[in-house]
Amino acid sequence: MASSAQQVNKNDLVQAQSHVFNHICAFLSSMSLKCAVELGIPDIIHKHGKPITLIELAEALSLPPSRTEAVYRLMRLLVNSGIFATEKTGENQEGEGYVLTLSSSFLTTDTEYTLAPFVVNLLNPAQVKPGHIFSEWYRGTAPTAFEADQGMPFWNYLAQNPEYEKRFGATMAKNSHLVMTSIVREHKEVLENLKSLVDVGGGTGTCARVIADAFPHLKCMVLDLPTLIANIPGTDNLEFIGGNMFESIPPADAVLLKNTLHNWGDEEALMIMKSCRKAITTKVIIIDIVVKEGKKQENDEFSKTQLYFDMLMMSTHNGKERTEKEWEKLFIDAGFTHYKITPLMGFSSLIEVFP
Ligand SMILES: C[S@@+](CC[C@H](N)C(=O)[O-])C[C@H]1O[C@@H](n2cnc3c(N)ncnc32)[C@H](O)[C@@H]1O
Repeated sequence: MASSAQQVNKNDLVQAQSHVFNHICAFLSSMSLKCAVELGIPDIIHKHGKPITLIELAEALSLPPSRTEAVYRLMRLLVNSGIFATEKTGENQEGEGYVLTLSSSFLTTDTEYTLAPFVVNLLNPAQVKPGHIFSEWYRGTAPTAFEADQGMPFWNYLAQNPEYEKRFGATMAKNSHLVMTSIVREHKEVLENLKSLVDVGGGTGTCARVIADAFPHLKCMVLDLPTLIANIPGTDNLEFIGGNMFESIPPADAVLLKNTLHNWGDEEALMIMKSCRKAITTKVIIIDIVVKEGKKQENDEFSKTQLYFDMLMMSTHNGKERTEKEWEKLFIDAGFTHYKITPLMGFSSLIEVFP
């Protein structure tokens, strides 16, 4: 490690300076992404069906002509960061147009797994503002930066803002579809032989619906807050139950907890797992992150996502992403005897926990 700036190669020094500048400006990356999604740019490029030139894009956006240069600069940044790409276009390939990349295929609004609602929801002021008081929160005693800023816990805020609650539910639903469909295809043995399953904190039922469709003999239930699931119709093998998981969990062969425990600190997570232990006969199925142990983390996309989500859980919910050791302690303390972790594609894992 360098003892002073003078001893370091000048090239490394300016690289390091740029590294810091890029961290400082990372909010512009988030906000430019949000801007592109709100303007509908991914949908416009997708519908165009071939590389779209700047002029065509500006026309499709119906913005004042004076904004065309600003669109160019927005797209330049987002091409640089790999969200969009450019390709040659025109009869003689004389022009250049924008195309979607695999990343921006997650930003069109017409797929079951779109992240467009996630972009807009997570980057709304109520979620971003607490970031301004992180350091104040570290010095104080408020449970979360969100609560310090908004004066109430996140779930109360949702209950008081029905429009936002609806958008949050829709955001989670879209985000869950991809992982759940891949689980029923590639890990169906996890769900076979079960006769009943309750998805605790199951949101608007995306996961349970995918399971209920794939396993018609399986009786599925979704337990979530009454306001979130009010008026969602069930089916022959899917029932919505409005309730509070801290008060009671309906009995079933298995409980599914997808991205639910990470919303809670160890004390609450233990209460939930103890109630699950009483409710189930076979197992608890958890879909959540298992963070790598140790202080040094790999600098890959998946590790980064895990660590960003951990900060999000800490600042919004007083929750956490857990290492295997932390999961194990939670299971043993709640009275379970063993568990099996199956890493899923991406940054999540599937954990089966047995009594
Ligand atoms: C992060 S979301 C996960 C939703 C869903 N499992 C998924 O992965 O798409 C957490 C869910 O827990 C629900 N929740 C929060 N507190 C709850 C409580 N006390 N009882 C039941 N559900 C609760 C929220 O309404 C929300 O739908």
